Amino acid sequence: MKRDGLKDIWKALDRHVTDMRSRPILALFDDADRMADFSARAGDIHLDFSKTNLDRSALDLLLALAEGADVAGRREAMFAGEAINITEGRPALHVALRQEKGALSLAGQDIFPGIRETRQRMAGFADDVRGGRITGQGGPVTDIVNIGIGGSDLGPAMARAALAPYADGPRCHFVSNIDGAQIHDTLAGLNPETTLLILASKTFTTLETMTNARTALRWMGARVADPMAQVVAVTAAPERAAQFGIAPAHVFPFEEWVGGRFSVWGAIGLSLMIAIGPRHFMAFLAGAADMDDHFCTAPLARNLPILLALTGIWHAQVCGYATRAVLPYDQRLARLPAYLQQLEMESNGKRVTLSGLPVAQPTVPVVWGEPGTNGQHAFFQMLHQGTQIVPCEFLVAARGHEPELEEHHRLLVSAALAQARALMLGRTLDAARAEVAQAGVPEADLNRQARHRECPGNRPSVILLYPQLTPGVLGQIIALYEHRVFVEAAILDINPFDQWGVELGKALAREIMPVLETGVGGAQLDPSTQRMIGILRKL
Ligand SMILES: O=P(O)(O)OC[C@H]1O[C@](O)(CO)[C@@H](O)[C@@H]1O
Repeated sequence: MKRDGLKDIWKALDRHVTDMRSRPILALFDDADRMADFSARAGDIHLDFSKTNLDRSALDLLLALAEGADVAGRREAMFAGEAINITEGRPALHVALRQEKGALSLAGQDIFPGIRETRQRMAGFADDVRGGRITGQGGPVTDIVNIGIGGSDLGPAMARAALAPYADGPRCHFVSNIDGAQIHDTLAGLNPETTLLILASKTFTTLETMTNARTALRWMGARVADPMAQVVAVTAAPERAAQFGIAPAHVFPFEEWVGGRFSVWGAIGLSLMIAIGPRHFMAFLAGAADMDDHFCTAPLARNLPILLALTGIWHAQVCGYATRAVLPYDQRLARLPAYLQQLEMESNGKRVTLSGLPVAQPTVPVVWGEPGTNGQHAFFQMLHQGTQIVPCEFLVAARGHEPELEEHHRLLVSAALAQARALMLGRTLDAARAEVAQAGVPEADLNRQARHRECPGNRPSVILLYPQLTPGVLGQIIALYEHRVFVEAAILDINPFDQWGVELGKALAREIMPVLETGVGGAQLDPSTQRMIGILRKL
């Protein structure tokens, strides 16, 4: 089907949503097949999207959209190494980084020997650091400081936090912000003689990373004779790392066809591999490879990344919900929402199609979130009674890692299931009135008090269940979200692999910096910026 045909499907969806808005989600469970049709499983991940106002007809229309948008064809093109990142003229082959074996030629060269070689070098290095064969100038390495930002920080930082029960190597610290407060506070408690610096940057030009790197080297240089001996680089620009003075043996490269926000699977994951060890890191990769297999082989209607994407399209593009809340009821996934903000919003925060035309639908919603149950005592008031409807994604493990705290875990899981149920059921005015009456509120004030307690309900949520947060399960979850982003982009006909929008602010910062520093020039700046600089220089 030509993409033009999609217009009719979008129109049909717009017509259908009008009906669905008024139908209580709970009533949709009258369909005896609902649980079977609106839940699916891949590997260790169970997806339940039945607590949404999607019905069979809507799902069929969405599946037709995926078919019509040739999601399968685009998927094959990605895995085949075609230059699908059309504005940068590159493949997007992060999936190759987690394949155990394979063969794929780019420019006449098989890419897998290089991938395997880097992975083996990383494993050897990680084992040597963990085993004390590679040391600082003051003894075995006790601390790793990963200096990187965006995709060179969020992935390894999120995964290191998530896999804390497996982290028996040196402590890991992550410095990303240009605000000196972060590097100051991070280095304050460390011993430069037993600290290893990892300079993580695809381009090896990013201002924050290079500035923090110089500051860290000064800190280290004050206490050790040869600071460069305790510095490694992970980058797609090994020549720049060499110019920076890093020995080739300390440079772990990756290719340009790995997007920053898709890069945790390769050299950018070195800090994680040192923390959890090569065996667990390989399990992390294997989990993602399993999700890749599922994505490539499962039929559309049973394909988890596609079903999660279609639920996202229904909520954001059809129902018009402007945000999506990601709620991991798993404290160790506390950094997942921040990680997904880059993955989803830097990928699909676009306004033109592949051919450069204005998009026909709104693109990515605002993705945000906090771990459960913290969010319940912060913003759930808005989720239940606010005027905006926010589709929620709950992530829930069947087991924690602390058997002695089993009761905590049961309370956590009950809370997650209860919140998803409460969002769907709400509380009717009658129920609220009965409640306040029982509380002894005088008749005259019953209605008013009851209205404050009424919850409209009918608020959608999706639940992802998994046995326990292991390296393999984390790999599956992250790959699921990566493919979800890819499928949404295919349906919206946008390029999820570039990020041209980030450059303007960087360029303007380079223009402002000398004016802020010297007070000279800046006439070309707008009056507000000039004035702010003036005040700042006085303060
Ligand atoms: O890894 P690098 O090249 O330092 O880039 C860091 C981040 O900056 C960005 O380019 C955005 O500015 C992200 O896409 C990227 O992950």
